[in-house]
Amino acid sequence: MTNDKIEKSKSIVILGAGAWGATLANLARENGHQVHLWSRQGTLSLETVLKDAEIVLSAISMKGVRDVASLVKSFPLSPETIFVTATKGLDPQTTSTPSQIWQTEFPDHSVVVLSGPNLSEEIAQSLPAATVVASKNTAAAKIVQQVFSSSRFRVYTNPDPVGVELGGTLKNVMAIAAGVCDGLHLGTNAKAALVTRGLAEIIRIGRTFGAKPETFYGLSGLGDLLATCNSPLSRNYQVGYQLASGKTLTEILATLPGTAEGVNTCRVLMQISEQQNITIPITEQVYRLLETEVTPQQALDELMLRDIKPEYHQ
Ligand SMILES: NC(=O)C1=CN([C@@H]2O[C@H](COP(=O)(O)OP(=O)(O)OC[C@H]3O[C@@H](n4cnc5c(N)ncnc54)[C@H](OP(=O)(O)O)[C@@H]3O)[C@@H](O)[C@H]2O)C=CC1
Ligand SMILES: O=C(CO)COP(=O)(O)O
Repeated sequence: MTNDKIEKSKSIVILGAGAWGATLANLARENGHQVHLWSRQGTLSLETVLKDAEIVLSAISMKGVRDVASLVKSFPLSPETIFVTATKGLDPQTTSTPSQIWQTEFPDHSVVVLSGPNLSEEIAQSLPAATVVASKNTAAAKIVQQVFSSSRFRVYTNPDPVGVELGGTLKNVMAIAAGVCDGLHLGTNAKAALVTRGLAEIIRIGRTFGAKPETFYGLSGLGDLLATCNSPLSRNYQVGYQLASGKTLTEILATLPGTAEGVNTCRVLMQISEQQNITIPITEQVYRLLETEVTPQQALDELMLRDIKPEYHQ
């Protein structure tokens, strides 16, 4: 491997022992780091593990991020501790991204976003994957890059944390739409059109957060969009696929293995589009479908029969 080997084992606390937190914990342990995997249901004392933490990585579902961030704030931490966030969601109260929440709680610490086409089940099976670590602090991003890089997990740095984070968050809504598309057996042309127009919609939203458009063409944007929209392993895709079969959202969520952040993200995006007057037709139809305002077929018809226009007209 050409990467500089890490000189010293790092002390890492991973918050959230779900599918993603557990998988990231294994990647760091395989690289020789000391990892404490914390969850609210476990027996580890958060106060004790935080004392020596050089890196605190959050893989908490969006609904728990605000509470866990304020819990962490109540304990002493080294000023050098780097925060890493791997959550793909938006806060319903403030529309903030997880990295914005961590940075607000810990203004003097470096915050790094980790996001990419990373279906945890594949990584847990040791299949190769790549990801992105993004931060305003390049040195912090490089430390996190070294911690996780291996022959089966290739980690790139990026200077646009909000863009990287939004790529992973916004594609979840498109993955629900892609699941509907496949569940209705609409074919490869329809899927390609959906994903491509979905990317245009993601970029439009990303601009309002100040993200760089080019970030969305990278691994954390297009890469994650392709992975999630094409994999039955994706929980968001599964939500869409099952909606197409006529199940209700409540029925689907009752048996879904883990979190499908796209459901909540879609609702937050509707607030943002109303506040900022952004056109997000695919997200709007996913929202109406989740709210049972339209059937999958009606959602498709609405999208196909929108006013005709030039491809690049905003
Ligand atoms: N799985 C994947 O392939 C990937 C997931 N992600 C993202 O990572 C995040 C977590 O996903 P994943 O691990 O799959 O989800 P899981 O549902 O498997 O795990 C969620 C974790 O969040 C914790 N949690 C939820 N709510 C709270 C709360 N209020 N307070 C404290 N802890 C809470 C859960 O704790 P408890 O068990 O106690 O409920 C659990 O540890 C999501 O944002 C997801 O989009 C990103 C990349 C890949
Ligand atoms: O973010 C993911 C892959 O990059 C995981 O997708 P799901 O949350 O839809 O399973």
